[in-house]
Amino acid sequence: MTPAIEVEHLQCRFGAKVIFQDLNLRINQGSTCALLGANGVGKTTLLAMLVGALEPSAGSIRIDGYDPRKFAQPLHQVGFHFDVAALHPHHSPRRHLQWMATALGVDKQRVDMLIHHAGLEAFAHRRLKHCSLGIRQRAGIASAMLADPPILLFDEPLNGLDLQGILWFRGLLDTWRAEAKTVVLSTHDLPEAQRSVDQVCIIADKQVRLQAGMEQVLATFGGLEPAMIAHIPELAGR
Ligand SMILES: Nc1ncnc2c1ncn2[C@@H]1O[C@H](COP(=O)(O)OP(=O)(O)OP(=O)(O)O)[C@@H](O)[C@H]1O
Repeated sequence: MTPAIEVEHLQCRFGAKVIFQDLNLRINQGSTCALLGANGVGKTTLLAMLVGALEPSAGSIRIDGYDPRKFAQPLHQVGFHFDVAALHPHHSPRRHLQWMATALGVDKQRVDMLIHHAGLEAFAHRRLKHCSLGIRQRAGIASAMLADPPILLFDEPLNGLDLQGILWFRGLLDTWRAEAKTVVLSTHDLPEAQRSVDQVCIIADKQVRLQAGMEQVLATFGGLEPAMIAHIPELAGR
């Protein structure tokens, strides 16, 4: 089966600064995968490359076998929410979702459904700049779901979510897994990742240092924290 995401020999440089050197990653359809690694290791950069927003310096990225920069309807293929700063501060959650729905050719009823599903009714008409981080996260996560894409990418989606929001996102992951959608999320919340995803990818030293199923990681290392300590040179001996 064609992998949902295949990254081969990826290099990324910003000027003289090398972020990735020969990074390889393969995520099968239906997997939920946590991208883990130290601050500044390149998780956000990798996610941006997966949606074609950043150009690799070398190497290839394939999404369902295709170059993501060439998708005719990219948000129908890959939904993503990376940064609440990308949401227009003067739009309300509803206006933001309606605006995106129009651009994507998505039925307005789906906006209503997502507003309800994300628990945004009470905030639907409040400007995003006056909403809390957790509410903006919910709006961003909901916007990634608008076109019901088979692949979803998130950058630290749990940041700012309250317990209700965390339970909502956990439920989404269960639903997406049941629907065989592929999900990749970066996070520093190791306990939540350990309970919510089935694949782990640890990035360190410009490469993927470990990619494995959660069951295998738990059987080998006993938890995500010891797995991180074993694969991140800066953490050695802690
Ligand atoms: N446009 C850019 N120009 C130069 N350097 C950049 C650019 N974008 C990112 N970087 C650098 O690339 C590195 C990786 O950043 P990135 O945000 O991807 O890390 P991260 O793993 O997501 O970090 P965190 O866990 O702190 O969110 C950092 O050193 C960052 O400063």
